[in-house]
Amino acid sequence: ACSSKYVLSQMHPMWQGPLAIPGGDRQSPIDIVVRKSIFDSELKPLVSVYDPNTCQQIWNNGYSFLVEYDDTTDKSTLKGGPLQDNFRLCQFHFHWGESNAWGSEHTLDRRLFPAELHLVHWNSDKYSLFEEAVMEDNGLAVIGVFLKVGKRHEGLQKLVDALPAIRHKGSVVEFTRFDPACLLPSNINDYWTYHGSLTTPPLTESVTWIIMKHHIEVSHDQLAVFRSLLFTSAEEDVQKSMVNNFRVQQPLCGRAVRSSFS
Ligand SMILES: NS(=O)(=O)c1ccc(C(=O)O)c(S(=O)(=O)NCCc2ccccc2)c1
Ligand SMILES: [Zn+2]
Repeated sequence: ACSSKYVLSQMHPMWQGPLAIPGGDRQSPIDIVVRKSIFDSELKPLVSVYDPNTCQQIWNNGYSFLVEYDDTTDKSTLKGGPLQDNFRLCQFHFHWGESNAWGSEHTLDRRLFPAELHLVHWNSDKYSLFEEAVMEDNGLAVIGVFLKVGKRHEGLQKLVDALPAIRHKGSVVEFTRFDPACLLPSNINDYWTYHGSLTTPPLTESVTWIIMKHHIEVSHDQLAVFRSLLFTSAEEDVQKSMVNNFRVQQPLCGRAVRSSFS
C-alpha cells in the first residue's frame, strides 16, 4: 500500500465505500515498535500553554465527541518538542473500544489500550485557518495520550457529566473553563514522534504525531459513559452505540519513529 499512488480499500466499518488517499505512504495510526524507535537528542521539551477560558463547546460529530477551543488567538498553544513553529489548540477528542481490551488507535509493541486521547493543534505561524492547515504538510500537530482503566480521573469527570446531553450525532452543548492540561500525563517530555495523517477523512498527511510514553488513568465507569454515546442522530430509527471509533493501523512505509528519551 506504500508504493501505489492511491491507497484504496480503506473500507472501514464506519465509512461507506473505498477512500482514495493521495500518496498514502504516511498514513496513521501505526504500531510503535519501541526497540526500533530512534532516540533523537535534538528533540526539545514540549511547551504547552492552555487557557481554560478558550474552551467553548462539546459536541457529538457522529464519529467521536469533540471539545472545541477558540483558536482565533494564540491563547492555547503548543510548541517545542519536534515542532519548529507555534501551533494552536483547536479541539480534543478520544477513540475507544466496546470493551476495555481495545480502543486505542496507536499501539506500543502491538499493545492495545482501552482508549486514546488526541489534542489537535494547527500551525498558526504558517496558516491563518485550521481548514487550511489540515490540507498542508506540517499543518497539524496532534498529541496522543493512552488511557488505562484504574482510578477515577477527577479532572475528566466534568467532561463525563456533560456527555448525556450530547448522546446523539449533531448535539452540541456549551462547555467552558476546562483545562486540557489536566488530561496530560505528569511527564510530557517522554514521547515518540513521527510524520503521519489524520485518522479520519480527509486522512490528509499533514500531522506531526506526538505520542506520550506515559498514560493517564480513568475509571471503568467513566469509560462506560463514553460508550453510552451514539453514532446516530435522534431522528434515526436504529440507534448505534459509539464504540470502536478507531481506524485500522497503516503501513509504516519506512518512516522513522523518533523518541525524546533513551
Ligand atoms: N484522529 S485525528 O486526530 O486525526 C482527528 C479525528 C477527528 C477529527 C474531526 O474533526 O472529527 C479531526 S479534525 O479536527 O482534524 N478534523 C478533520 C476533519 C476536518 C477537516 C477540515 C475541516 C473540519 C474538519 C482529527
Ligand atoms: Zn483522533
